[in-house]
Amino acid sequence: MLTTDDIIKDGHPTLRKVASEVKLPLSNEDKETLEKMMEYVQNSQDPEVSAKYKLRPGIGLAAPQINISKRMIAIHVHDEKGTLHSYSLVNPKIISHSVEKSYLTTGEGCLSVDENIEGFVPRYARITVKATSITGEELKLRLKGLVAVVFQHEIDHLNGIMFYDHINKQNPSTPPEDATPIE
Ligand SMILES: O=CN(O)C[C@@H](CC1CCCC1)C(=O)N1NCCC[C@H]1C(=O)Nc1ccccn1
Ligand code: NI
Repeated sequence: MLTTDDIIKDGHPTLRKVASEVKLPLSNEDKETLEKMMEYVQNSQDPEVSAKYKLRPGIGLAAPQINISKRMIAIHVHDEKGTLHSYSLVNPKIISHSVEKSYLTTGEGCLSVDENIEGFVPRYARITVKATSITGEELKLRLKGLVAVVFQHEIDHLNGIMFYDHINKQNPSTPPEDATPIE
């Protein structure tokens, strides 16, 4: 199983690379990697397992964070209504998005960044994502709220972008104009 030690930290060049498209159909190796990523995210949210293996909790993980520069992400998160959104995806792509922005009122963190970085991270409020699932089916997802933020954070990792790249340097803690806060 993956542990927090397998997650590379800011400064590692892989986090700044544009990750490669994954060949379809998925090789066993790529399938295995994506299953381990989802296992990490789920384990990290389990009180016993995360305590036992000292796992830093995460609601998403991108392959570059385990030093694999491939376009694969795992997301496992309950939204504001308590609905579970669990996805193991390859080659995700934002094909459209709202003009309207949103942001987490808590700011964002990252399993690849040890220190807390203050500031709001402007995101698109609504996005449409096309991706292939681990079982090979083409998906088209219309997302908003926290889940949309997680997808944008993970897809950024595939393009070598870190959350703090989006923080307004002049006024990091001024809420982004005309943006919807997500508590
Ligand atoms: O690329 C993937 N990562 O770096 C793991 C990140 C991804 C999230 C950061 C903001 C949006 C996606 C992650 O999950 N975290 N970041 C560091 C420690 C805490 C944890 C977190 O933010 N948890 C959370 C947030 C809101 C509601 C519930 N839980
Ligand atoms: Ni991250």
